[in-house]
Amino acid sequence: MLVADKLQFAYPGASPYSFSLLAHPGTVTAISGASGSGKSTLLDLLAGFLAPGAGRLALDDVNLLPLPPERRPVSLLLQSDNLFEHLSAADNAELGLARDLPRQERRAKVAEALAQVGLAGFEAKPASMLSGGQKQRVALARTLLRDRAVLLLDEPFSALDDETRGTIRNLVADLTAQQRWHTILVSHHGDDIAALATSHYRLEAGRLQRA
Ligand SMILES: Nc1ncnc2c1ncn2[C@@H]1O[C@H](COP(=O)(O)OP(=O)(O)OP(=O)(O)O)[C@@H](O)[C@H]1O
Repeated sequence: MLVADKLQFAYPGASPYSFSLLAHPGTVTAISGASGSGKSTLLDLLAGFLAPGAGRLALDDVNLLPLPPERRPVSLLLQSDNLFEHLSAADNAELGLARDLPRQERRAKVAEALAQVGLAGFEAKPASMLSGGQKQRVALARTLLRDRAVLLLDEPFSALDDETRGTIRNLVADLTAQQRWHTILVSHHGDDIAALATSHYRLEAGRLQRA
């Protein structure tokens, strides 16, 4: 279980935040809140891009706060701009893998991950030639290869049309359950939250309230 307990943070001269939440493995926890309420700030604290002044952040009782972002068991998927446009789908996905694996093994794992997100045969396609939905699939394949226990999603479906949105949403639900990820979904969209989340917090006045 991922536990944030009274994580404190304040930008200079602004009111402080105090974030507490629980997220269970294999489930999606949604965070909603008005623009400027602090959702990105919360994700930055979880990912380690910001350091809290006080509080606790632990995954299965392991304290995450001393760990720099690259050593946290966390991956991040944004609304868009997740890929290097000049690299192929396979090369983008492969960025999720440890570099010390033999090349052949890396390629096999990448092909398997791309197939799992419905992109078998797309290995050599440059990212610049993929649709928005295909790009999010490649980003999910990379996340799958990275396989960190916590997945942070910041409005990951917003740039997608309705049909693609449903498909990518199902993929996130399936991968979360299959990999036992603790998925945190920041979203303004009630339908995404209703479709995916097993728990839902609203961020208001610097605190997370169960919705
Ligand atoms: N580096 C910073 N320095 C000072 N204030 C900041 C900084 N980054 C964000 N803020 C302020 O902190 C508040 C929360 O910002 P944050 O980006 O976390 O909100 P958000 O809920 O993610 O907003 P949105 O939904 O619009 O993306 C806002 O008032 C913002 O202006």
